Amino acid sequence: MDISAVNSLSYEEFVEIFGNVVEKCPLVAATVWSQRPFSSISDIETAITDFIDGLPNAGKEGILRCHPDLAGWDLQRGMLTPESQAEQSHAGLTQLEPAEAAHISALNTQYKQHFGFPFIICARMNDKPTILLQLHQRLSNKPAHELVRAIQEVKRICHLRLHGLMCHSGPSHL
Ligand SMILES: NC(=O)NC1=NC(=O)NC1=O
Repeated sequence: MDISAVNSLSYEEFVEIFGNVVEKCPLVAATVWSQRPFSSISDIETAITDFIDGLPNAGKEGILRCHPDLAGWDLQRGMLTPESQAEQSHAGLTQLEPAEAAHISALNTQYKQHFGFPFIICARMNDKPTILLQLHQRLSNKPAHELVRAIQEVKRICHLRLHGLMCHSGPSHL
């Protein structure tokens, strides 16, 4: 799908295609549609990251809370979005030993109780060992710093999802 095709999308089509580049936050795509025409995929990405950066901390925390846990409830019950399923599978989180699953679940719970949002990391840029190490290490971050850190990961996930959409043929109707 080339950028001129993107610029001719209705907002319904744009949200249908780009609505999950930030997990379960179609508002982001619905908002940045107004900024078309885009000059490139990175122009879209900049519009998205500017929107996120412009949110108050409560809004940033809201974005984080829309993310499923890694190897959590949604994964166990097959409720993950296709994007999240693929990302978590890529990091080896869909084939955890029971003890590993229990360990990550306990850390996720501890993290959420401490920060009030879920632990987020770009699964495609990590694997099981690095994810666990990051989860351990980031638990001791100050809340303000961890909010910045988590949003950084959301942007990395968004970057890969955007490029995945633009580099592959994209939906058949475009
Ligand atoms: N809590 C999370 O980190 N979730 C996720 N990371 C990804 O890369 N995809 C997700 O859904």
